[in-house]
Amino acid sequence: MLRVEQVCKSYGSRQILRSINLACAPGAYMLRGPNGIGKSTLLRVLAGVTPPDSGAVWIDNHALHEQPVEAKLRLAYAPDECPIYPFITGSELLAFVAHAKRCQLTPQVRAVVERFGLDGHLATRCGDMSLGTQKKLMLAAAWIGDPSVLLLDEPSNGLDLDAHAVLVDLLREKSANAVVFVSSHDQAFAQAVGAQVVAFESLQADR
Ligand SMILES: Nc1ncnc2c1ncn2[C@@H]1O[C@H](COP(=O)(O)OP(=O)(O)OP(=O)(O)O)[C@@H](O)[C@H]1O
Repeated sequence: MLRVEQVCKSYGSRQILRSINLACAPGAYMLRGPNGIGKSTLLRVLAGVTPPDSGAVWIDNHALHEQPVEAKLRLAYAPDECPIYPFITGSELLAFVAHAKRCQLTPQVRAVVERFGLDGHLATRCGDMSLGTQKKLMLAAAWIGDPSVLLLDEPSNGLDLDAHAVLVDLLREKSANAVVFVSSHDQAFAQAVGAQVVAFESLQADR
């Protein structure tokens, strides 16, 4: 469902990703490693946001470099920061993502919105939302299009206790039939989700 072969990425003279290989069947995975080692870089490459220098990524057997649209329709990516247009409302953001994913907002997505307690915020401009509310909106948007691969960078950051518990339940449910690949420093969160820990260093060719 998620396959990575020989992925390399450098910034200037510094090689961050060294021949990364990875194959994930449906389930929850927590990418762990020290600050600055390259976890976010790897997630950006897996999401097709940052092109690798070499190597390839497959999402549901669609190679990101050969069939980027087909591959991206099957994945969802939520970065740690919230790159949301400040002038659109919560509803408009969800509609925008659904349009980009060529799908409708299903009852399942509306249930995720409701479980995060977002219904009362949908008419609010994103720029007027708190950071935690923006984060919940962005996470809820990751359910749009029923992706087979979810790439979430520090998803529990900034969430209150209720939202944290909702996220744990949602990820447990989603990981039954999708790859949930999460970067996090939060060991308790990974345990609650039932995630398999993946040490970043173990993926590097020269370990
Ligand atoms: N666009 C970029 N240009 C140059 N260097 C970058 C760029 N993006 C990231 N880096 C560098 O690559 C290294 C890995 O960064 P990355 O954000 O992937 O680490 P991380 O493991 O996610 O860290 P953290 O746990 O702190 O979030 C860092 O040294 C960072 O400064």
